[in-house]
Amino acid sequence: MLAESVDTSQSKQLSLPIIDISCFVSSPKIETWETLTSSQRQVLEIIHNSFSKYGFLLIRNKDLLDSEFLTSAFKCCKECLEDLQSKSDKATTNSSSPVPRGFAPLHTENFATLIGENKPNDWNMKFRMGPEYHEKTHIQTEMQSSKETPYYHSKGMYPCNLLFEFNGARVLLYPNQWPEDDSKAEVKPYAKFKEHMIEMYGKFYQICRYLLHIFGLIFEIPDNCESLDQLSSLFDKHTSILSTNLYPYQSKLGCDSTAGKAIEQHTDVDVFTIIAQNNCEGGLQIQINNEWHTVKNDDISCQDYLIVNIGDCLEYWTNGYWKSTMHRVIIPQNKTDRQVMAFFVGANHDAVLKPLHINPMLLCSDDVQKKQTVTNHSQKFLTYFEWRKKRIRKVVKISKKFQTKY
Ligand SMILES: O=C(O)CCC(=O)C(=O)O
Ligand SMILES: [Fe+2]
Repeated sequence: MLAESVDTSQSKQLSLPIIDISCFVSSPKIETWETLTSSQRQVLEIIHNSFSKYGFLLIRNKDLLDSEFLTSAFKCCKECLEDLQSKSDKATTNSSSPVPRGFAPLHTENFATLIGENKPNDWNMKFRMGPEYHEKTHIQTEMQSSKETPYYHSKGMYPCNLLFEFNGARVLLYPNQWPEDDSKAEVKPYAKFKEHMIEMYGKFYQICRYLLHIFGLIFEIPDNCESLDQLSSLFDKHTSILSTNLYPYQSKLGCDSTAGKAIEQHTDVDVFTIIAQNNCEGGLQIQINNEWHTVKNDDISCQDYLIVNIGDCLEYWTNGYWKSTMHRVIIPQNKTDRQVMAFFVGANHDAVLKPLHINPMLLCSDDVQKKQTVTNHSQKFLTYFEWRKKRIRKVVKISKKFQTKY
């Protein structure tokens, strides 16, 4: 117990680069590396260096998520999470869901299993949603009614066989599990919560698209690619997950929690993650060279930036150029709960993960060395669904052994 608290307080503070991506957001579509301004190239360099060194960076929240909306969403999410927690003995979660959906009560999940470790359960509660029915894509309804649609059924359009593709859609586009309001009650807090979550999901997807456009400029265009927007097109029917997390402060949790973390050390299983937070109490720590560092920046309030980190999939996809860095979350010690909105970016289930190489203009000597040491993927490239299935299979085995749930 003592070791844990010493360990937490001894963490160093890491000043991650804060970048402003507005020169990409506001400018008209950029077609080639040659047309970039020098400040845009500089932004690309900082992003590449930070992702290859730390796997993390901060982006200024300038016109990305407006603060009024964030404040109202955090308030609404907190009320609903606390309410769901108070009813959690009546289990509002669907345990048979193949991907995280719905409410996960306090101290029921265990992220340490994601990296094969046996640690106490995490001290947070969360609610997660995936793609929701959308008029433009009809993703959910098409899947549920199994209508003949090109996305799920055409032969020849996708590299894998029909059945496998259908499984990918069925798993990664699994329906959301929304809590229901009392039909007789006048106030409908869960309906409001659903509205906030769906709106937030759309806003994060827009940020994700800006970042994909930027990443598309950092990676070399493969010979077989027709356009720079090839990367974005692998996310046009994305399978991302939005999680609203609530981390209650230590004395609220009781002494039981002193041996645990709000979230134990892990890496993210997705392509990349975008995080908005309401405060830095306790908070996020990342592991660099075996030392824990608190992600904080004294020059700017933590509500004015978003954290972006690389997930295991992008590490694999970039042949290890960009790192999926181990991180954990500390329980708030002061009497303030912490909340985050975390958007775990997932590609289209059938996106083919052909290796992404860094544009030679951005390579430094470290990179050249890395290029020689990394092993090449086999020629049969995995789809996002196949990759995820392989990655999750390990976790399922471990969580069964430890009898925990990730
Ligand atoms: O709370 C945070 O800052 C990070 C949460 C996290 O690492 C996760 O949900 O995977
Ligand atoms: Fe994480």
